[in-house]
Amino acid sequence: MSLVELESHLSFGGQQKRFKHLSSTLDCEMTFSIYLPPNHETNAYPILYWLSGLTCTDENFSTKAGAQQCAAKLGIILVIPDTSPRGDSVANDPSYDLGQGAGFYINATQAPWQQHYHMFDYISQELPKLITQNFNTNGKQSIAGHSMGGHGALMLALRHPKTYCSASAFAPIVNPSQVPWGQKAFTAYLGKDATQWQQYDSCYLLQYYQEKQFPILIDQGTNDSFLSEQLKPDVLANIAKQKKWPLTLRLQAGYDHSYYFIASFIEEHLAFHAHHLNSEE
Ligand SMILES: N[C@@H](CCC(=O)N[C@@H](CS)C(=O)NCC(=O)O)C(=O)O
Repeated sequence: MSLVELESHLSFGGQQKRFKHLSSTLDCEMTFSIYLPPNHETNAYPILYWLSGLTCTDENFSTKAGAQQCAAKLGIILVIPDTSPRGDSVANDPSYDLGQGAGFYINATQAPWQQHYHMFDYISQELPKLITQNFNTNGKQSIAGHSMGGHGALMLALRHPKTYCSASAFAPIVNPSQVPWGQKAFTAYLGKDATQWQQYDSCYLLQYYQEKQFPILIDQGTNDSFLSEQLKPDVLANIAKQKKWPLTLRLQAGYDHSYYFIASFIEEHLAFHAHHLNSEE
């Protein structure tokens, strides 16, 4: 599958690039951003996938999080996909939390969404194949994200044991089947039968997970206006505690839901992932 380069910028000695390609999984043209550390042509580096939140494209993280300097130092490739299928012929909704910009990283089964909304398969199958075919990588990968993308990162890691060395999230929607954002999206994409939602709910998945554990880091700002209604990270942290899971939940006093919060702690997330990506296990 061929990639068309849209942008290329030198950044901290590496390359910040943007590509478009035709996605067979999503049945539309997609864009993603990628940061390639210095000497990426000769050194095979591991990958960190970053999944963004509601309303975002692949550009919010690359322009606002300030992750490039640290990724350059640590030798991590950042892959930043879009948050949904896109285009005039792709189903959409006027609200910010459904349709384009709100794909929720699931495979939709309901009309009018089921033709294009297969972000689960895109992120876990098509995109990794595309990245390893086109870039020099060492085959190791981890996953991180924000809000809806935090849900995506944790859920995808729990659904694919041994695929990701570590997972981390900023202000994730950990229990989407129990909160308004998730209930709205899952009803539209998956239908009213809530048993179909469980396969995409990190709290449910962690509760019943039997495979090899992997480390999870979550940062949550205490001044986040979505914290008590939509996010509730303590629900996941309590399940992790019961299961003796290596999950660290850090409540960051005074921080909100924005990229200012993400930029404040992204270096620590990259160091967390670098440690696990580079360990021998
Ligand atoms: N008012 C917000 C509501 C949605 C929101 O907070 N989106 C978060 C993710 S859940 C975001 O990352 N927005 C884009 C940004 O801050 O660059 C917006 O329109 O962006």
